[in-house]
Amino acid sequence: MSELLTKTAYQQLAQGLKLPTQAIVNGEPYVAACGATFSTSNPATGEVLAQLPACDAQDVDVAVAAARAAFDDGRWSRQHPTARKHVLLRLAELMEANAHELAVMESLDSGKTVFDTQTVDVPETIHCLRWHAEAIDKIYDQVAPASNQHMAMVVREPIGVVGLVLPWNFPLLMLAWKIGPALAAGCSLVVKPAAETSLTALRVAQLALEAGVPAGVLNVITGSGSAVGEPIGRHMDVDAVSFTGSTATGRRFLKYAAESNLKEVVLELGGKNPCIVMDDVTDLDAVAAHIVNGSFWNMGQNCSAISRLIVHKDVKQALLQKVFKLADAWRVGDPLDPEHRVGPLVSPAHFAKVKSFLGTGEKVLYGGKTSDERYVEPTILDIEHNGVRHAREEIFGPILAVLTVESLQEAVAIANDTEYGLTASVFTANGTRALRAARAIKAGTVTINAFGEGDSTTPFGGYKQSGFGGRDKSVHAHDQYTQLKTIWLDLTDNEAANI
Ligand SMILES: NC(=O)C1=CN([C@@H]2O[C@H](COP(=O)(O)OP(=O)(O)OC[C@H]3O[C@@H](n4cnc5c(N)ncnc54)[C@H](OP(=O)(O)O)[C@@H]3O)[C@@H](O)[C@H]2O)C=CC1
Ligand SMILES: CCCCCC/C=C/C(=O)O
Repeated sequence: MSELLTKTAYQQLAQGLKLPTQAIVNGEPYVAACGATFSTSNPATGEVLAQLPACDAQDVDVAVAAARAAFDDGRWSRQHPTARKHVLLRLAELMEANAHELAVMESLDSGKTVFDTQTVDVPETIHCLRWHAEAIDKIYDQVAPASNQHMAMVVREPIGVVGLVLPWNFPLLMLAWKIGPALAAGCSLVVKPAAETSLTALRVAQLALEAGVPAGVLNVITGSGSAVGEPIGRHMDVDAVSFTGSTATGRRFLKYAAESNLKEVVLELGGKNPCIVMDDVTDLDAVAAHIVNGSFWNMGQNCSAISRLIVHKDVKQALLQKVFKLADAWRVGDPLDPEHRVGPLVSPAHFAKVKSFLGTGEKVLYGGKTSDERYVEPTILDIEHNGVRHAREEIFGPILAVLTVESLQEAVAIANDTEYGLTASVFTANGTRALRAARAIKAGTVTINAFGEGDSTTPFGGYKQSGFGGRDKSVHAHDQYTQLKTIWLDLTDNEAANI
């Protein structure tokens, strides 16, 4: 499936797509009770793609009630884990059968290049669902140490009704990071995709019903953060919320929980991720390839993007020359052209935010131009010190800030001089220095001689203001959708005293 098609083939697929126009509640197409709609448009052209229900608090009530009924009657929550596994594997199969359609829909709705959606987003989404499906009937509960007169069991139970509030930068993949473990665990869900990018979540919900996920278990309601996200966060019958997005909005979910039912809150938030390159690196070509990919992939709209290159002065010029050369190959333009690696930013508002970091007096080493009020070309800026805005704020665009250092100690200090702590990378030929730096950097993921987020087996989440309450991915992701129950048995029995 990850073999790319031609631009013409993608354009034809785009023209023939049947786009969802309704939310899904209790297994049925659903329109907002108030009847309102909003439009979702193509970031590459501005063309309106579809009208979607502009749901609000009363629709959240309906969706939560459906999820609660489904959870309580056990139609999913009490199925054998192996039965849930088979349904989720069927969902993955259906997604695979519809992979080109999903890749094009994701590209049209978000501006992501079809190169990315087809080679990364869609296959990684399918893989993620399969991984959690396969894990769920291999996770054991525990028997705690106890006296001969007692037995102490520690069992996991699905947490209940879960609200999932999603971002626009990886609509399918963030959906999978959350519904994979949540459905595997047996929870019932109310999903709110970002208003800008709701189409693929709706399509996945349709496929989930076809795969056999019972009605009411996977509800997807569309609308804005204030109209749908906040009522989910404040709902008295939602047991947990898992959120990915900005630190500012994440903070609000803690407030919502505190002011409602103290629901569990898991937050996966922003980053200002450092990439340290020391003077002993031997393969500058490989380092440069990681930097270009880490900084510009998905137009830098990635919470784990490399956004601060902290490079040793003795290797800076040679490395940057290689980075520039590789970045030259990242063609900017129509995201449905598989030759293009950089598409438009997700929305005019986001374009304006990213553009505000350009033309501010910083020395432009590479790029720096914008076009059509939609596209920002890969850009590299020389930054004097870590105090400037470009080094402190999450830009979420294809703009890399370069800081120059003279030692690893200085590099680690700068890496840690941020309110964020999501990911970091360290490039050095010295294994001991690499591991010492990895230990010293306060971030949830540190990669050595590579850019990345690990894989399905590794937890993802942030230190400091990059995260709260849990992790996505890996078996640890199941923790946020389950709770532990102790079952204590008193085995004292006079008749059986001698056994
Ligand atoms: N960590 C990450 O992966 C992401 C980080 N960001 C960062 O955040 C910045 C702003 O992007 P933005 O899209 O506004 O991010 P938000 O964090 O505001 O949006 C993420 C999700 O939260 C929803 N939301 C927004 N406001 C509220 C609210 N008051 N209560 C409940 N839910 C809410 C949004 O809904 P809706 O959009 O439909 O209104 C969306 O579904 C970006 O420039 C980037 O720096 C953004 C996205 C992902
Ligand atoms: C193939 C792995 C993609 C990981 C993307 C991680 C981004 C998370 C985010 O921006 O929230």
